[in-house]
Amino acid sequence: MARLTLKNIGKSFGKTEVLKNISLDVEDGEFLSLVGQSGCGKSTLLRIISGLEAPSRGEILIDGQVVTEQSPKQRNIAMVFQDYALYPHMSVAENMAMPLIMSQLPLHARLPLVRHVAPSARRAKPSMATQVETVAKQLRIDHLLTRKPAQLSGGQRQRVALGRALVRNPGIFLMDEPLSNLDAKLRVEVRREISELHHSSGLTFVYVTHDQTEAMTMSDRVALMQGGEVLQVAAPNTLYTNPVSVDVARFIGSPQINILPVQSRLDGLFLGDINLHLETIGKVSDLQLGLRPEALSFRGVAGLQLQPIKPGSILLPFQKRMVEDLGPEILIHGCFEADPEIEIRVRAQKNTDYGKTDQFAGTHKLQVAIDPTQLLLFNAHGLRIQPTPHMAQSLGEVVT
Ligand SMILES: Nc1ncnc2c1ncn2[C@@H]1O[C@H](COP(=O)(O)OP(=O)(O)OP(=O)(O)O)[C@@H](O)[C@H]1O
Repeated sequence: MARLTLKNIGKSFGKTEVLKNISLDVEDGEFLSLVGQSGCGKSTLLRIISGLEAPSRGEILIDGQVVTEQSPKQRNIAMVFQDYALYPHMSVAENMAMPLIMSQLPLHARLPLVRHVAPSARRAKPSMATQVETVAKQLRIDHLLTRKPAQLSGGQRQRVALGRALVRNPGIFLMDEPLSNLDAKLRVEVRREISELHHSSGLTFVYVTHDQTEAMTMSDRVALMQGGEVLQVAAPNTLYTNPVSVDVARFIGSPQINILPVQSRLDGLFLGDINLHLETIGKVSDLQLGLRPEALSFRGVAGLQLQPIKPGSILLPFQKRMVEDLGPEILIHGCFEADPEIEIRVRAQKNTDYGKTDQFAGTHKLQVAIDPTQLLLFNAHGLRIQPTPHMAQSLGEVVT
């Protein structure tokens, strides 16, 4: 186990700056995911942590010791890549033993032929075999030890790659998109296994993915990256409910958050000409309003599990355009009449009446209630600001 600290890490390839001043603390035994769109610098940061790439600026510390100049081996870090990188001519057992051979045997004794006869290799062999077997059992691949990688499924190959990394007993375990070559069902399975592995090993995990579901389901904390910077580091639920910016709010959450341009005026917050009855910043300014698809609910539509509408909710006329049936819930695409240009997604749970009639046939005009406690407000630069929900007394659009 180990604590990892990154201080002001920067990286440029030629004139292109791909990492800008990244500082992060990963606690001992924590599972931290680096998540972000393709090209944001996740893999480069992971390679810098591992020692495969040198930073242009900044320091890396493990347990308080500066390791920036150390080799990957000296850092006692293991890394698993998306392509597994297994040796095709070696058995599973030999693949898994390779890191032990490299770290425990002198150079001459590592050669394949010499390995079987050199005294140092013969002495080390039983203990290496035991270590490999222990890890193979932990990953439930002990029945595959004599097979070659070509005789394994994708999920089994991935487990061998995990096993090979674990067998060295590393302090920190780095993973770069380890599930991206697996099909959807297997991804869910291996995701659970990686979480179990994290809990049982107690190791510090740093995990790179562009898939927010992976990051949100496995991690203690998620660092969301964009353009070589970390936008926010927080627990998954905090990123979802308390994003620091529009960019974070847009990346986290599926279906995506609705973002609407609104205007703060002296007498409230306006969507088009509709007063949303929120006290804002007390001056005229263009803002952005974030509404998660589940922060909206329909009024009086048969077949939907209608949430009790909270006092203070704002009712807005909504024009339905398309309905997607997702099984237990539906996603309704449409727009507020106040702003037909912006597509709005509303997520609603079905009840047992759903499907008995076509609830939405001909129902193009609906009423949507917005829960004001679930609004997210951002300034013109996309940074979060805190509105004060405020119940209007007199106007009919607000539920009292
Ligand atoms: N060796 C290199 N030389 C020049 N540019 C590089 C090099 N390695 C990475 N880059 C650039 O750095 C940027 C970040 O790449 P990186 O692979 O870290 O992104 P990523 O977030 O991991 O993307 P992906 O999810 O697609 O793997 C990209 O624009 C990439 O083209």
